[in-house]
Amino acid sequence: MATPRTLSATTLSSVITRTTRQQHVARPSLRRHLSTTSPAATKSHPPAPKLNPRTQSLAEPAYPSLSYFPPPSNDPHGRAVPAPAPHHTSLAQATTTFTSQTPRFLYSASRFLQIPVNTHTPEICLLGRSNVGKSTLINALAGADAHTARRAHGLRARGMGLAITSKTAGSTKSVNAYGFGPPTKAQRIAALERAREVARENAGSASRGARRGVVKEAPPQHRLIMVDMPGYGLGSEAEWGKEIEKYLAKRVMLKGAVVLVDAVAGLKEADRMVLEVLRDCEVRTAVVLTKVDKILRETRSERALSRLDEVCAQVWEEMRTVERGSLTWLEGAEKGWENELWVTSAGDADTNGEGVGVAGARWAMCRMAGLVEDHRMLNVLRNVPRPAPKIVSFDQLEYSTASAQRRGKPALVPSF
Ligand SMILES: Nc1nc2c(ncn2[C@@H]2O[C@H](COP(=O)(O)OP(=O)(O)OP(=O)(O)O)[C@@H](O)[C@H]2O)c(=O)[nH]1
Ligand SMILES: [Mg+2]
Repeated sequence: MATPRTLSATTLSSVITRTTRQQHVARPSLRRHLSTTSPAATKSHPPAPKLNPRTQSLAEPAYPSLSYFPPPSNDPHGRAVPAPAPHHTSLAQATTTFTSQTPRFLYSASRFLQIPVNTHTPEICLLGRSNVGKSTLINALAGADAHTARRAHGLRARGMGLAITSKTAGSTKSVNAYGFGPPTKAQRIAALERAREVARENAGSASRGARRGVVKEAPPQHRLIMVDMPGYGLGSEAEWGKEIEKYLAKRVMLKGAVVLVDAVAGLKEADRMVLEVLRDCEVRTAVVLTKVDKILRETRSERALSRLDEVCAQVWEEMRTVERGSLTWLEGAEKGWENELWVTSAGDADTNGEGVGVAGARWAMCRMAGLVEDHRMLNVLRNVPRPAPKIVSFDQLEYSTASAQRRGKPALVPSF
């Protein structure tokens, strides 16, 4: 069982209903990297898979991942660095997790105590201001066709495992969970062991009262649970904040939170306060920028071109400021924040598919949940040029001893 996390005086409920306006200073842009993923370019890709695309799930994802690392400290222009893409098999693994079977709508809870117990399936929650695109991203992660997802509402959407989206802020009014992929063998074994433990505890407890205290849990049905939260800001209610805060502090299987930031609007004060709550609850946090298509469409405007670079810089600056208030919520640490920023346009009406950057976002979430490994640094190290081996003449070689060979030494070694 995970130890309960502590909360600071900053409460999410105080964040709710607050809206601020911020002034931004133009910075150098990420034009070169983004130009490879403009809406025109994405239109040439095949359409994204519909729900349950069993045959497509192992194929290389249609869109590359799109993420950025902070600029090196010696870069005079302070430009964000495009991160190396994860290996395509790793991306495919993440895509399979989300799209191999139709996602299932699990529950909708307006109070923390209504949320079913989960001790086996990793959970990732999506947080962000209302209308930032949380529900839209959930649907895109599932590989749902953007138009179908936009049209689906109520029971129809629920039946398809889709989140309900709307132009009106505050459309998601409770904590909604969606199950993705089949459970792993390890999850099933852990659940069986837990069930046996519960049975033993029940057999050992003399009174019915004690037996009732033992929590029963359904066997795991999914590999990953994504939790769509109500948004904060416009159209939200203070009560939601309190319940979300309890969830962040107490949920045992919460492996990470994704804070969505509107790439056009930038990071607002409410987002900063949410980052502080995540810091105090020691929840691993990644930031995803949404609606990047709106920036890409305005490519003629210099101001628009510099916008993404500016938002990235603002987010990193904010994360570092928030980090200073803690000794444990550190950049890159297991319970800290990720300096890699994921850029998406999951709800782009112009791309008749999943939009830009969704494959990468899937991978980032699977990595936080511990379902895929990040081999990128290993690949970088493998590609580092090594010094050429020193050439020795044949006369300078001698046989190494048998015991040295057993320890892994080559049979022939230089005699000097
Ligand atoms: N252009 C564009 N529009 C988007 C994108 N993502 C979402 N939208 C639109 O933004 C609106 C709000 O999207 P939702 O997914 O409902 O936002 P939300 O964060 O779930 O909002 P709440 O439930 O109110 O908190 C919808 O009209 C979406 O179509 C995007 O990447 N690009
Ligand atoms: Mg929503």
